[in-house]
Amino acid sequence: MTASTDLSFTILGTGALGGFYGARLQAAGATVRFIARSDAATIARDGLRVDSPLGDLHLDPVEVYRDSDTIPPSDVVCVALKTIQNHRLPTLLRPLVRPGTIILNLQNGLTMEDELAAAFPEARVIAGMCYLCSNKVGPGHIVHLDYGTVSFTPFDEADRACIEPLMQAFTAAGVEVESLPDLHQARWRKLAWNIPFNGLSVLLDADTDRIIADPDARRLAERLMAEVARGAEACGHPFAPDFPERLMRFTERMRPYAPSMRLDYLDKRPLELEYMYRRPLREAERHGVQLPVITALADALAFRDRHNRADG
Ligand SMILES: NC(=O)C1=CN([C@@H]2O[C@H](COP(=O)(O)OP(=O)(O)OC[C@H]3O[C@@H](n4cnc5c(N)ncnc54)[C@H](OP(=O)(O)O)[C@@H]3O)[C@@H](O)[C@H]2O)C=CC1
Ligand SMILES: CC(C)(CO)C(=O)C(=O)O
Repeated sequence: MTASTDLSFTILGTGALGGFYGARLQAAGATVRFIARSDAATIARDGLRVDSPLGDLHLDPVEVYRDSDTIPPSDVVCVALKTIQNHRLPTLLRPLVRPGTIILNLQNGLTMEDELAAAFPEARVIAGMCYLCSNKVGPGHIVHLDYGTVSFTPFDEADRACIEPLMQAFTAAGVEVESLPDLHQARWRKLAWNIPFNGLSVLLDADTDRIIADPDARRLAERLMAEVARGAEACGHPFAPDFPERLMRFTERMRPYAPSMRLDYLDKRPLELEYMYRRPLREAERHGVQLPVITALADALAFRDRHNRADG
């Protein structure tokens, strides 16, 4: 990795995603401040480990905080929590945001940037769609399996100039980057993978390789993806006709992967249903389109989620 960047970063949520990108940015010479929850003390004592085909990292020392109140200001605050925490973002981000701060949202789902821009009009809100396969396997320990490209796009076109320095920082950290023209289209394209594969991995109790190899499961994934395409089109962001097929081929080539929703389910944690399923369904409905297969999947997942946690 080559240095460096003038930007400083705060990573809100030192998990599979935040830990991966934050560690690579720090290893490339950036100032990175990590906010962690259950493993803050372990990271402070033992550092942060990221095993990766790009090269293993063991960062020690790491500037790690248990909450946002005591942190010096950074240029960029990366939101890397699960969206189940998003009702807490106004409180968690308040001490970190000053006029001009870049809030870089790295989560999966739809409408997160609208809420961030409404809550923090003084900030510049940028979306980063992360094409990443990474898991948190233990306290302060992340295993990166595959991919990692970040697609940047601003919430407000007036903030597009922020993207160039962000791309430089991530590139210096060995991360592939691209900038995309349209936030909503980019978010729907990301959902075209997450809606089928995150949900089916829970419902069918299977990693991606088993879903893609089984004719019935694969057909179900394709039907879900076709409905995401209908939703995107209804909302004014049509996909290229060959996009779903390309996404299926991408998944065939992927190493066997347990999406983060599957890990959440196995650990009896709440699932990211609101921003990944309910919000896209509502957006499509607002534009006059019902998506029955996705609705059925969301309802089944809501049932599994409730009972999974109640049993735990
Ligand atoms: N994993 C991946 O490869 C990808 C993930 N995404 C998306 O990225 C987002 C994050 O996912 P992922 O990294 O997998 O999730 P993880 O659960 O691995 O990471 C979330 C981290 O946030 C921490 N956390 C939770 N609440 C707080 C809090 N209040 N203060 C500080 N830290 C907190 C958690 O700590 P604790 O250990 O205490 O729970 C955990 O370490 C999701 O929206 C996901 O869909 C997108 C693309 C790929
Ligand atoms: C698996 C992958 C790479 C699919 O786009 C991903 O980004 C995710 O899990 O959200």
